[in-house]
Amino acid sequence: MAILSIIPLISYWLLLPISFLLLRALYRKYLHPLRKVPGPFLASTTNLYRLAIFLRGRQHYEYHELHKKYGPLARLGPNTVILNDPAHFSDYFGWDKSPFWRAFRGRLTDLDHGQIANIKEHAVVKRRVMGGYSMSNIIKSEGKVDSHITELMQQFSARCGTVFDMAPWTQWAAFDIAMDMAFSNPIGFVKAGHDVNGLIDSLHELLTGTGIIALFPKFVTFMQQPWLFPLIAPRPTDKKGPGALYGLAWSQVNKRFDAQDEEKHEDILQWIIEREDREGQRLSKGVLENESVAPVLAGSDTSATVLRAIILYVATNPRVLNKLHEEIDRADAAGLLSTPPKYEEIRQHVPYIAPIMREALRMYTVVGSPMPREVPKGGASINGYFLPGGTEVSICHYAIGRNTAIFGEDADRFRPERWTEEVDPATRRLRETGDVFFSNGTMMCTGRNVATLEIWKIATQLFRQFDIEVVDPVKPWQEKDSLVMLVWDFRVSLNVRR
Ligand code: HEM
Repeated sequence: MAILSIIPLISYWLLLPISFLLLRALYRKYLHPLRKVPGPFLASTTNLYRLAIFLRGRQHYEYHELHKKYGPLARLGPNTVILNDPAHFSDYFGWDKSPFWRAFRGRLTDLDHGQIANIKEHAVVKRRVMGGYSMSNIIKSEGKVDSHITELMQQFSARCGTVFDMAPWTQWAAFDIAMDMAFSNPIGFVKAGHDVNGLIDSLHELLTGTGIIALFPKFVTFMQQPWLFPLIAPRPTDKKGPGALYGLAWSQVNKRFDAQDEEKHEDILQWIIEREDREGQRLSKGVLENESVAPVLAGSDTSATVLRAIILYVATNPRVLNKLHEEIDRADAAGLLSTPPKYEEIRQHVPYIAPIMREALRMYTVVGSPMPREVPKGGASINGYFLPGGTEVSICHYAIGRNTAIFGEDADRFRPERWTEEVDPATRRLRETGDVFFSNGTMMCTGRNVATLEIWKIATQLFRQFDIEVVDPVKPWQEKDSLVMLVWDFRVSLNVRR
């Protein structure tokens, strides 16, 4: 009776949407083509489930738990599943990016290669820029990386014997290197010793906001209406956020594109400008503007995160640390390492750093976002379930890295030798398939050479020059998984080794 007396109080405009949402939730749970895919009840009925996971800032741990509970294919949203089965990774890497990624566009036209969702169109633009990122080019700017490393080591030397937060220093170094490698206009965060103009913080804030709206592609489509988007899009005159970054990068594009600039630059922007594709076409100025900031947006937080992971795992693992020190000291005694060491010297004389980096990438997630792709028209059969065309399929790097079916029972152990030891061909193949941490296929990370060069060099010089004590190895830092991993309060103490 009480309920009946309340109903008239609820006006129709409220009752109708509530009934709609309820019926839609029931449809999604019991009639939707994905209804048989196991997963939490809420996940199948609403995208708010994923939003709640995102907001808690521990998404990779939660996705890992989800796989433990529901298996290698679990339902993550009404139209979204998450996959952790290496048998289907090659399908996944061949699909278009899902509409989730539209939210990350700073402009609606002249998209850079990373923003193009369609895998065929993506490949066309990527072919034109890829040469700019070749190791033979990247190595030409090694001198720039060296000067940033020298600056970083000087800052560390000045802090020896004190306890300080290592997290921002890795961040600042990664941003300085990325901006210098990208368009030769670094801000000098390491030299300043702080986040100049709050640029990095403002980028992170925007990233968190974008991570939220990306979960609602229809809302993004509305926001990106041609009449609305210019009002909210970043501008190169902005003092903070991506707009400020655009300002720094686009001034370089303008100078070089119009050939006002006689200076010979060694950076990704220049190599892309000079590169002609097979048809002899060059990229338009608009595309170049977007391409110019891509290495900074995609290559700074990522590199900083893997660097921190290497520092943590090596510094707290005496066996690995001793082995790395032995290689470095042997090469040093023979006078084979410059200061900072050259990439080629490390490759030849400190080969242990390569599996250390791979293992750190496996153990600690660099990309927290579940990287959604879209099942093509016609659908796909995955793990005995039929996923209709348009289904969003994600993968979680952390869950894959810790998957014992791929990496063995000791998947939770930091053991770089897993990448180099003799194993039977099937095990080797499985581990290589599971090595998704730079992604795979056409959309694989464009900047992996840059990342490898800078991370090998910084890590080798750091462990060569300093003994590193992690103040709290049990809870080494505070972290928030916000598409990229945000880390702070990574307290360490350094002492000079040599
Ligand atoms: C250890 C550090 C890094 C890791 C783990 C990493 C990982 C990744 C991953 C997983 C993707 C997504 C590919 C996909 O959508 O499937 C990606 C894309 C990309 N990364 Fe990296 N990345 C790193 C550093 C860098 C650096 C230093 C740069 C540039 C200098 C860079 C530039 C890019 C670009 C441009 C893309 C878009 C690729 C495409 O869509 O074709 N990344 N990266």
